[in-house]
Amino acid sequence: MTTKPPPAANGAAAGAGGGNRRRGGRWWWYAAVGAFLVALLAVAVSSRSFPGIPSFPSSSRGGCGCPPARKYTGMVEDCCCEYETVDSINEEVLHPILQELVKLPFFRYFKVKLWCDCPFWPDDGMCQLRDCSVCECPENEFPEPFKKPYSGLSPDSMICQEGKPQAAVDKTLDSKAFKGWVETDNPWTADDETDNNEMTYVNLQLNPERYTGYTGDSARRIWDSIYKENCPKYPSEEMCHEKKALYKLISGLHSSISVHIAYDYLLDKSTNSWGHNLPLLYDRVLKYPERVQNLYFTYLFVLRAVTKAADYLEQAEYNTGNPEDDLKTQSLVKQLLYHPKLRSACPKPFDEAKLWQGENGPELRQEIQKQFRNISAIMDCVGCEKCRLWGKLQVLGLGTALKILFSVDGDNHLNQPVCNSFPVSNTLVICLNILLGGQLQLQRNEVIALFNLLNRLSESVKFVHEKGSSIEEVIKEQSPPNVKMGASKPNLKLVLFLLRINITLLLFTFNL
Ligand SMILES: Cc1cc2nc3c(=O)[nH]c(=O)nc-3n(C[C@H](O)[C@H](O)[C@H](O)COP(=O)(O)OP(=O)(O)OC[C@H]3O[C@@H](n4cnc5c(N)ncnc54)[C@H](O)[C@@H]3O)c2cc1C
Repeated sequence: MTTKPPPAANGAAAGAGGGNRRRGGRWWWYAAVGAFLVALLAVAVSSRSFPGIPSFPSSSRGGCGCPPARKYTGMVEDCCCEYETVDSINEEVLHPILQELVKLPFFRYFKVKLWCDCPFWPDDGMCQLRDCSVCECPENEFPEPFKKPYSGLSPDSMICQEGKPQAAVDKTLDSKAFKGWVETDNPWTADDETDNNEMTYVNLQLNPERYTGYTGDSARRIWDSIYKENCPKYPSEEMCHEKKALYKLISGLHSSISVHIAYDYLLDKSTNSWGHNLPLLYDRVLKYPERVQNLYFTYLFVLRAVTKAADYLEQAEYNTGNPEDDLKTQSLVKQLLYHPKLRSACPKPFDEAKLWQGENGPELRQEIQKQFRNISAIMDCVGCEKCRLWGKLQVLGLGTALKILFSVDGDNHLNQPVCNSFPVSNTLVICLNILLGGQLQLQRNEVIALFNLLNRLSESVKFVHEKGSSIEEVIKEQSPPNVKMGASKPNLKLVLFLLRINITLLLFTFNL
């Protein structure tokens, strides 16, 4: 007689035998699923790819998987200087000197025509803050020498001698680069700077570039018109260097304006408290590496113009009627121009000789010059006074840099066809340059704009460098209503969820 094992024992035996086999199978299954989830977890943790935040190339990651301390390395595109060098010369040399320089009377007062009708469309500007109006200087405030007519050559006394033997350049005539401030038009800009009647002086220190509340359709229309009609974003590598350079200059300036809005922002209207708006900095600039790159490009371009004009700027008269201030200005300008660190670390920040080399160089230059003049004219359409002031100043600064790099020195840019094709006033500038030995002639206001622009760019580079290298901190400081950072939460949730499943599986597998 065979006795059946009791069901319980049978069950137990079966449980012991078959169960062992089944648990063995499950063990492998759990292990496989566990390994898969661990791998997923590792990927999730290591990438932490928050949408919208540029991920760092693996080669530049720190060994611990932390974000690298620096995001931008190597040569600034189309320039001759590295990001690290730019940051160090900016912080050690340029930024401190420029900060002092722009506070001195010579660089503090800017002549500007603020009341111009927009030549392109009816003025529809709206500013949200009262703060966006500009305080003009009373007559007795700005320097006395600024009120007098220039001592330099008047353009009216110059007759274009082009095509005649006497137009030949004699560089031995006068080795002095600076011959007094002149009143000549800039071929790159639209404003007639010689029209003193409509000009007013503004104390830039009293009108800082910062958040004004100027936004919406009016602001958008200006930027759209600039980008779409006058300096389209280069669609591919096929675009020529020159057009690409124009786009980058404007984009770099746009980045700098956004950085200043973020740097000095009205955080709380009710208490009138101002401070940094890091989410805005991230959203408008840091999030787009190209915008940061263009900022560095514009900075180096303007720096190159300043150093190229070193002889002229060194000899220029920084006369405001206060000898102490004027000596200080002269000395700081020299320190900036000939600082050994700048000269050795970044001797030629940008190589302008590479441009206009093709056979259609002169035509291309005319086309780009016309586009830039248009951009300069669009500044009259900026519907907020303070933004218009800084827009005009910075575009004049860029126009001055373009004039220094491309309109003088005779290095293949002063050829006759170009001279002939300019409008009368611009022909005069070119001819003036030829008569003056191909030497540079600048207006006082152009030099003021040039240095103030360089200072603005230098401030932007510094702020971006400080905040860009601690991008994690920026992300943490972002407040949810302002920035679409919700994407980071699901990611963290996913990590926690996977972790919980893994732990449960392990506990279950080992019967703990
Ligand atoms: C000349 C000028 C000066 C201004 N000055 C001030 C000021 O001092 N204070 C102030 O509060 N506001 C100022 N504004 C307004 C300010 O620039 C913005 O237009 C406004 O804050 C609205 O910003 P936004 O987010 O709509 O984008 P915007 O900055 O208006 O940008 C419009 C579009 O341009 C593109 N874009 C943005 N940045 C770049 C870039 N760096 N390179 C390429 N493309 C880009 C993007 O597609 C973006 O959507 C100024 C505007 C102009 C035209």
